[in-house]
Amino acid sequence: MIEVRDIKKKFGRKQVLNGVSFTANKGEITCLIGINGVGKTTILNAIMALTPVNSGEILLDGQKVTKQSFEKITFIPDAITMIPQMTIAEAMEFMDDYYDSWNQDRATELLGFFKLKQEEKIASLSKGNTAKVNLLLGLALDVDYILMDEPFSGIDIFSREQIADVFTSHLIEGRGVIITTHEISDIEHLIDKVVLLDEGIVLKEFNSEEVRESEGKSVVDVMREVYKA
Ligand SMILES: Nc1ncnc2c1ncn2[C@@H]1O[C@H](COP(=O)(O)OP(=O)(O)OP(=O)(O)O)[C@@H](O)[C@H]1O
Repeated sequence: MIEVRDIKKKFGRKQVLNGVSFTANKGEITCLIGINGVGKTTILNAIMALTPVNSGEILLDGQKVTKQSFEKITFIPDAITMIPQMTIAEAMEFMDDYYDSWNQDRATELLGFFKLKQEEKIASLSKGNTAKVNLLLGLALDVDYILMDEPFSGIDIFSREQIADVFTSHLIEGRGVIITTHEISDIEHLIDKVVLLDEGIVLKEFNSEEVRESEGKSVVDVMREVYKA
């Protein structure tokens, strides 16, 4: 389990996070929702120990996160970090050399799943295929937790559907996933838990299935209530 406990973060004089707490379980997809600039990426960076927080703590399976936590957790950013002149195959080789947890069989499966060609250069990929390569490089790591920053941002409906299919496949099964988005409609049915953020705090944390069953509400219904209140 990832436990985010009362984290606060200032950039200069701007208080971006003002006591954020939530949990994300293994085997579940947790979605952080909030408008641009609310601090979603800052939270993911804090979980990865890439951004130090001013106060509060983050636990990964009961242990404080450190830079060494990458053995258990990976962060898939919203932009590709590989050198543009590399081919997909070279990017995969790089990951294999760098990470002990690289799983070549899963990488090969993902190539087929996304219908990507290994010999294609990163620089020549469409936006949708860039997002898929980014996901492939992260998902091929054998880690328990995966953080994804805006995996659906700015890509066409077919690529979005293909990426959404990954969420229901065995490629994700059993792992804990945290994703950020401000566009919920495509993925509402895939999400287990929702964390609604605004002005540096969590406005509401809920299980989407429970809310659907007990109150007959969709995630969007709850968002309307909470954000308009
Ligand atoms: N390194 C930094 N230095 C100064 N300010 C920063 C830094 N990183 C983020 N911020 C500010 O913190 C706030 C939150 O940024 P963050 O990227 O976490 O938001 P976000 O919710 O992920 O936004 P988006 O949906 O646009 O990706 C923004 O006002 C941003 O300008």
